[in-house]
Amino acid sequence: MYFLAGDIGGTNGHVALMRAAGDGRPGGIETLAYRVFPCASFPSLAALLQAFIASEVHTPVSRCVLACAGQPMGDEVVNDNLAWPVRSDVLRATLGLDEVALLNDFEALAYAIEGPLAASGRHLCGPLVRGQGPSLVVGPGTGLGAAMHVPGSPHAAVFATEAGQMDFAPHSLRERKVLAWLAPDGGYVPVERIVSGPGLLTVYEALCALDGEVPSLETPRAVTAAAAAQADAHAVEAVELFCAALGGFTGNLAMTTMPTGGIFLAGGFLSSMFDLLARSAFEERFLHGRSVRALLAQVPVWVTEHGCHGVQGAAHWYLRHRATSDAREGAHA
Ligand SMILES: Nc1ncnc2c1ncn2[C@@H]1O[C@H](COP(=O)(O)OP(=O)(O)OP(=O)(O)O)[C@@H](O)[C@H]1O
Repeated sequence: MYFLAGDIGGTNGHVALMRAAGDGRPGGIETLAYRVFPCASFPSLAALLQAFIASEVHTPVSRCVLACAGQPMGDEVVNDNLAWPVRSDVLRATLGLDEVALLNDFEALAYAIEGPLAASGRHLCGPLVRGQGPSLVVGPGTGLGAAMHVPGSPHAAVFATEAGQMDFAPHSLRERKVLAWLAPDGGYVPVERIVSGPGLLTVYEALCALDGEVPSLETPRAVTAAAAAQADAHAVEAVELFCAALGGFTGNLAMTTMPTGGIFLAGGFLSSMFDLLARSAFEERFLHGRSVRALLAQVPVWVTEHGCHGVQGAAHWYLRHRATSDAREGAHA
């Protein structure tokens, strides 16, 4: 069976043509074509998918699975970061497909833990070997995603989250000042306002404003580049604060899930700033302190390329989901 698999974020749309062979285990899914598109270049998700179909698909395809930033609710994906509204019923009608299945993008990445994702990362901290417990995928991109993978029989269980929408918990006095700059009258500041690509730029702008300077850098990429080159003191501090906040957030998730199976840091740009992350306060903030430190020190953390793991995880989820629905229908027949 041929089908389309997409990993659709706020900035990039990864799309693949897949073929299912055998029973749909990760090893039984073949990626026949794969491309990444900038979402902002297309007026709709249907137009983006049509561009892929026109250039890469030369065989009839009637099924599609889309891992999208946000949470599917009925036919719709609920998310503030996507470039356009995403509705499976509209996509089905516009593209003439029989089925468009939706899941969360980090849920898909968590399914990819059973594929090459788990073996492909660079070790950041903690033990070198994975334990038997749950695993997490966590990743800043346009937003901040996270999902949990719990091993089990006959299948692991995967849990999507909206952890990036949790309240930002400042640690240092400087972080408290950034928080106050973001919300001068108090109120809700989700952690993804700080721990994401746009968040990194926001932190840089906040630090400049707190020191009475006019920001000169205009994109998150320019901030990490200036920090790597030690060319701008506020960029260096912004990256340091970003990495520390990512460490604190990831440690908070680890305290609630005890992921001795490991944490895989993903997202579109983290692997490109690995050296900055490795030199930062990430690990110190991840470990927190007091008695929990000894527990969190048992958790291995890797940084992985986001790449095509999202579409592969989405394909894996889709085939398992279809097998389960087919078995249920068979039992009721
Ligand atoms: N080298 C870099 N340093 C810092 N930020 C970067 C870098 N490259 C890209 N970004 C920022 O990362 C964000 C895009 O992240 P990503 O590539 O993960 O996109 P996405 O998959 O669409 O995101 P999401 O899944 O969170 O919606 C943009 O805000 C972009 O400006």
